[in-house]
Amino acid sequence: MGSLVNPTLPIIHFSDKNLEPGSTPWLSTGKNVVRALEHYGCFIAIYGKFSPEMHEAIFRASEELFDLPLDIKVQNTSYTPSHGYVGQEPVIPLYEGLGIENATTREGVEKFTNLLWPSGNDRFCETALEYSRLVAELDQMVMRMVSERYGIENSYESLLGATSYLLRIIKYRKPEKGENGLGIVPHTDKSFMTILHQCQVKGLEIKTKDGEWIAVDPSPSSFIVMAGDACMGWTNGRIEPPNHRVTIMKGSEERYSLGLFTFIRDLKIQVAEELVDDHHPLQFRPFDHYKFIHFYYTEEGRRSNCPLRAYCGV
Ligand SMILES: O=C(O)CCC(=O)C(=O)O
Ligand SMILES: [Fe+2]
Repeated sequence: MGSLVNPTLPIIHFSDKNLEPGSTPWLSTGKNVVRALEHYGCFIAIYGKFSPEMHEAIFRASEELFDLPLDIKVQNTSYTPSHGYVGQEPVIPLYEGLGIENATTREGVEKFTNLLWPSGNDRFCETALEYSRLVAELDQMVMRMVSERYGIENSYESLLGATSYLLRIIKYRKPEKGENGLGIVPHTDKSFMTILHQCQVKGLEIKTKDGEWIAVDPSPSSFIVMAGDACMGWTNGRIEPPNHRVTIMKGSEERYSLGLFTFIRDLKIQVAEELVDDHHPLQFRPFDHYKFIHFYYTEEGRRSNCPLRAYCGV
């Protein structure tokens, strides 16, 4: 049997020329974005606005963060499950992550910084804020394109006003002798959208609808834009969140990655009515995003094949 070329995810460029809303490149980029999201639930974005210096700075900041003592890091708590410090979990022993809530606001990042560095750390604070804002811009461009293609701009405008951003900074230590390299178990994100960025060390794998796992190579200007469960609830199932996992190769270095996750606060997410017709019957009742997350962390939510359908499926 002849070997096939390694499958890859669609790669979409976001450079200056296609960032102008309404321009021809904007429109064709939007078409590719929706096609990729409907087919894979994700794509690779090459983001021209993101400089190699920013890439370096955010990973240096990440190293500094994880070098703090454990008793400091565990103070990063949250009312929402898995939004604060997660580490030393028996199922995923390599994984350690911290979460900055409201990461695109100075208030949010300062609160996090002052908790971990009571005497301050301006460089960390500025870097995390700048990173979150830059990546949030990419998220908003993508979602604007999606809403234009579907003709649901108004629905998106109201969600945008209720969007909050969580920046998770993640580290996977090297597997020790006898340990397998499982960094994070296969899952779909509970977010609305997620944008991931990897540093040097590969490990992220995404499952296609055909059941094939695709490895995503890191690069300083590339991001993985990925739908979360809540996006499926908004698009009436047109965009489905992809399963993904992290596998750390034996002998590889420690792996750092970042995820900017969007969540919708204080506003029920409902299927845009333009996406419901005879061929596309309504699939989800309006739902509160944070209540859905709490449901996911119950026995029933954990056991379910599709927690969103279990929670608010029609
Ligand atoms: O580390 C990565 O590349 C992926 C992390 C991830 O999937 C998550 O935090 O939900
Ligand atoms: Fe994930």
